[in-house]
Amino acid sequence: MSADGINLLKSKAFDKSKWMQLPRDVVIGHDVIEHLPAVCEDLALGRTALVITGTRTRDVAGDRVRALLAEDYAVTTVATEEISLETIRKIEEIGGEADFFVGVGGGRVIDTAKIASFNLDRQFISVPTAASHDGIASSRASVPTVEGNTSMTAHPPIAVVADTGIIARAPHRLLAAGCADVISNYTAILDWELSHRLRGEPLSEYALTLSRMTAEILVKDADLIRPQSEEGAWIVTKALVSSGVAMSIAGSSRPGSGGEHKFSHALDRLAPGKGLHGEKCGIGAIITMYLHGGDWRGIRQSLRKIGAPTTPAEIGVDDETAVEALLAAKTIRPERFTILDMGLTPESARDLIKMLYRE
Ligand SMILES: NC(=O)C1=CN([C@@H]2O[C@H](COP(=O)(O)OP(=O)(O)OC[C@H]3O[C@@H](n4cnc5c(N)ncnc54)[C@H](O)[C@@H]3O)[C@@H](O)[C@H]2O)C=CC1
Ligand SMILES: O=C(CO)COP(=O)(O)O
Ligand SMILES: [Zn+2]
Repeated sequence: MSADGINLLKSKAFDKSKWMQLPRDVVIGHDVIEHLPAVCEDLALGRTALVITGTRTRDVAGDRVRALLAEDYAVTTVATEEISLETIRKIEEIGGEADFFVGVGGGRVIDTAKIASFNLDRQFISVPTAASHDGIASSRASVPTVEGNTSMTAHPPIAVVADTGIIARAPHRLLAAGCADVISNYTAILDWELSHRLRGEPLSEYALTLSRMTAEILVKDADLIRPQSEEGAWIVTKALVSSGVAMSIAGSSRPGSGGEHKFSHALDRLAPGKGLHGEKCGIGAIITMYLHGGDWRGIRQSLRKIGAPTTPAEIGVDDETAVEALLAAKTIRPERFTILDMGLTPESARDLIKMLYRE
């Protein structure tokens, strides 16, 4: 090898290494829940399963999953609606003997299954009952702690089994929230680029481009995303998987979570139980797109088109609380630099919330 070649190999670029984990099987479509036993068989995960589901989603799909698996596996089911370090610890106790986990429900159930299985070094299968969040296939788990919402390192599901028949029958509000979570990729990326320019934070161009492209395709197909439409469920579910893969490539939630997510997490604390995760992120994205000098009306128009809320009032949050959340955003994960960490004042925060109601 030439001296130039050796120098090149010794250069910093070649010192880099990266470990990306991605799902192995992704099965999306009508009635695919019936294929779950075949997926488990294909992956040879063992004979004992712990099914984690929600108190509501148990009827929707949890019981069906249990029945399907019970033919060939020893199955234990646990139902939980909340996610906390305490719940995760309890699930780990219950699941200590299980060979693999199956999470059947919304984002909180899937994140609970994801982190508990990761802590126990077992595989898990993601069975979303709604296309409401992009954690369906991601390697991160979002867990509320006393310091605020924490994005924890976990692993991606070994398989995703997303039945578009089930997802299409879920309330449209959940689907619209999933769209808003993906639309907020636009601003998450702008924040990432800002942090790269201002703070030297490393960027992953592949993750960034995949994340933006996912939002663009979703917006292009917005007319097809209608209540109870299985085609709409299919489009959104694919986008959520793609967005989750972008996070796995980046090894962080950066491609899908910027200032708009910090605003959403601040609201989780200041107005608990009001609005869905994606709904809050969508509202936050209008604000941060405005601050970035981008097409905030375009973001708002896309959210309206798919039926997602665009003002705090629509999710039952009063404007003063929304102002407080904007100001508190910088206290959530301060290491994640975004446009909301740049010195917002109470006056400017008030103006930003007022702007949301402008025609
Ligand atoms: N790990 C990651 O990368 C990500 C994690 N998240 C997390 O996911 C959570 C948000 O997920 P969501 O699904 O919005 O919230 P969620 O899990 O609270 O679900 C919202 C509600 O929808 C109900 N639901 C689900 N499927 C249903 C169906 N088919 N029919 C009727 N009701 C149904 C649930 O029971 C729940 O009451 C947050 O904790 C957020 O931080 C969000 C994005 C990415
Ligand atoms: O919600 C997410 C991406 O949509 C995950 O982001 P967080 O890291 O903010 O929890
Ligand atoms: Zn999100």
